[in-house]
Amino acid sequence: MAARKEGECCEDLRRERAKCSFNKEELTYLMDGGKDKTLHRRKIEDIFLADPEFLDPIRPEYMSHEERYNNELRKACHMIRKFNENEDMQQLVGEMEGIRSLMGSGLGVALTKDGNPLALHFVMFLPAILGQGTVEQQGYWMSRAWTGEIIGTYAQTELGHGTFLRGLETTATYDSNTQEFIIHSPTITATKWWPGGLGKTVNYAVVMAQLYTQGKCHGVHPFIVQIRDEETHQSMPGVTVGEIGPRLGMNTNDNGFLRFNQYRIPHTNMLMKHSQVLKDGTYVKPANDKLSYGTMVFVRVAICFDAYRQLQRAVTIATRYSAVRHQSELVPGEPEPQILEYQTQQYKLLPQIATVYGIMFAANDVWNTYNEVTGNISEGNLAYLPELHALSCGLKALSSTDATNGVDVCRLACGGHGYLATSNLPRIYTTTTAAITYEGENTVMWLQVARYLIKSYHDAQKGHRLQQSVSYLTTQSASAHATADLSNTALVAAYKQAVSVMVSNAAAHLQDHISKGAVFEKAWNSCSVYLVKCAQAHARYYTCEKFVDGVNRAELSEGTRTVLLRLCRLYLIYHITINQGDFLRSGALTGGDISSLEKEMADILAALRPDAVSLVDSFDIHDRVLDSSLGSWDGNVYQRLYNEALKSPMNQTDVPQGYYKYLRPLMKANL
Ligand SMILES: CCCCCCCCCCCCCC(=O)SCCNC(=O)CCNC(=O)[C@H](O)C(C)(C)COP(=O)(O)OP(=O)(O)OC[C@H]1O[C@@H](n2cnc3c(N)ncnc32)[C@H](O)[C@@H]1OP(=O)(O)O
Ligand SMILES: Cc1cc2nc3c(=O)[nH]c(=O)nc-3n(C[C@H](O)[C@H](O)[C@H](O)COP(=O)(O)OP(=O)(O)OC[C@H]3O[C@@H](n4cnc5c(N)ncnc54)[C@H](O)[C@@H]3O)c2cc1C
Repeated sequence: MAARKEGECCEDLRRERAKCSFNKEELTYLMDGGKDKTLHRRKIEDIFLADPEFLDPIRPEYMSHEERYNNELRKACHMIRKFNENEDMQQLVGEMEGIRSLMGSGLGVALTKDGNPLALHFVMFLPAILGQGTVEQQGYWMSRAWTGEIIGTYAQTELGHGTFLRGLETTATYDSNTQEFIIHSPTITATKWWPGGLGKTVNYAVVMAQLYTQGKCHGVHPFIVQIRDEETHQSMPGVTVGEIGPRLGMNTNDNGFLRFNQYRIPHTNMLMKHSQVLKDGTYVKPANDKLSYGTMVFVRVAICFDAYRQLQRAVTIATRYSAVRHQSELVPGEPEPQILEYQTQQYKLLPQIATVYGIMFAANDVWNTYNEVTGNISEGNLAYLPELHALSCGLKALSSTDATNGVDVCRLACGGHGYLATSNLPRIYTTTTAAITYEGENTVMWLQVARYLIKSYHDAQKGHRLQQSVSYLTTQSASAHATADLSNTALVAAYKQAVSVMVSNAAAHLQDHISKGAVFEKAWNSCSVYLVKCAQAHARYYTCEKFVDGVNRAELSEGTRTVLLRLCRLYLIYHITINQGDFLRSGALTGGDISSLEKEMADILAALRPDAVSLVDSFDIHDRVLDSSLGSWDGNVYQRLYNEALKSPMNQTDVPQGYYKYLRPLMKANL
């Protein structure tokens, strides 16, 4: 793949690449999950990117709102047709990685740039049917949905409620006479609001609604609801549906609104894997009433992968640019250095590269846990569901926050050019930051993690055995760190001690409020800023531990292991230094330890500096996926910036219409 691997590049990047101290392919294989998967991914990319149908006639930024939507829809539908073309292609892209890449921040962002109108179909509609439907329901709906015969979304959020699911107002009332559910939006705030693809694309939706049967409400349940006619695509009688208007980003996802007026659907359309309504209206409870939230758990895990892939793109752009950009004087009179020579620039970028690996190792671990726990659930064992919920909330929040902040650091690291649309950093940012809000707003996610930590802490106090990810809460000790051991193992232990002390402090604060007469919920609210900090520290500890384990387990040659260990070490130290108060206050580390770590961090930045460009090269991101005038493989930054500017429709004429209409009358007013 010439554009990515062998093409010509500028002298700066050639020199950078010549310095590489490790085997880039090994890291690429590690990230993809093995050599076979790398080859498989490259093959998919080659096929899709060679197809001229996926090219844009002009930059989407120059199109109208509707033109942009139509353009992305054209490509999204072509993608599905291509996918259905033959069995080889289905095998090629049919696996989880393939779908993730096509719909998310892998190949997908090269094909559909500002949100794929079909994304929710693959990311939530199909998983909801698989996770919430009976075997018969899966058989019927999946066969229609997989080929795109019907297209769906996941309609949960309402104008009035997104976070607080128990507050949803849409009702599904069972009528045993006709064996139908009546779906209804009783108030304006019950209007479904936000679902991706809902505006104009989908004809079906999994609608989350309060189930009423035999006069009783049984809480939120999933229903498959037809929104539009399968022939004409007109909205069904009793359904009002539309698009919600321009957004910060992801503007071609046609996020929509939806209202129901006593709209009837067949009894068979309630997804009944976990709970059922019998034909006579009898309600059969699920083993756990949070099982209907299962689709969100799946997507939260998927978001972690998406988050680090967005950060990978941003840091690839910023690092290559930093090797090409020369600015200021490091030593008076000497030539302007590459901006990557500045330690402050290294401090911006190298921790982002480390973060990519940190999130990747943690996300792989949570994905394995997800598969294990869902396997257990299907055999009736729900014991690990709370741990999975806490891990998926914590990692979703940590990965989306870190990736968003990291992308913005990368944008700022590119100076003024990073602010240009053609750098692609603004779009990467607006896409990445959406994940902080969707699929559970991050503060709310942190508080779910905190709830699990406090419960686990109390369980530990009662002598109960804790689940693995929080087992360190049983071994809490506030004694000062005594030895000078600052090995990775010792730093992970320091993280555990710091979080452990924080959680115990939080429990004490809560108790204090309760002792003074506050009810638990009010006490919780009074401590919630600190509780969020506990949850963040826990998720960081977890990521650090998975990073260390991941590097130790990876089969790598000496040079590659050395560079990955440096990144791991940088990750551990970086987060300790920026949260040093937690380590000092808990006695997990001393001031002297922090000073040693700060010095070591400076050395690590210098040691990693020569490998910086090769490290981002090993992410193996095709130029079309980067889509950036600053980050291309060849480093031909200035020519690309200039060429892109020339393509502006405003540059197709010398004097704009606006001059004659507005400017000239003003400028000549006094003549
Ligand atoms: C392929 C990838 C590519 C990506 C591309 C992107 C494309 C775009 C994609 C865009 C896609 C965007 C698409 C979208 O945005 S779809 C919409 C997403 N919406 C949300 O995520 C809503 C967030 N809110 C909630 O999840 C709930 O309301 C929360 C959790 C906040 C509270 O809930 P609730 O008020 O009901 O509960 P409670 O607080 O009384 O707590 C009660 C107990 O329940 C336990 N509990 C709670 N939840 C779970 C759970 N899940 N499994 C197991 N247990 C759970 C909890 O631990 C507690 O346990 P205990 O402590 O009592 O023992
Ligand atoms: C790009 C995008 C795509 C989306 N796609 C979909 C989709 O496909 N389907 C779908 O159903 N939904 C979708 N959503 C909706 C999304 O899931 C919700 O916006 C999200 O869950 C947050 O809910 P909210 O908007 O009600 O925020 P709110 O809950 O109103 O949050 C507002 C503020 O209140 C705070 N807050 C709320 N509750 C608490 C609490 N208990 N404790 C402390 N602070 C609290 C939050 O932290 C936040 O700061 C999408 C949203 C976006 C932005």
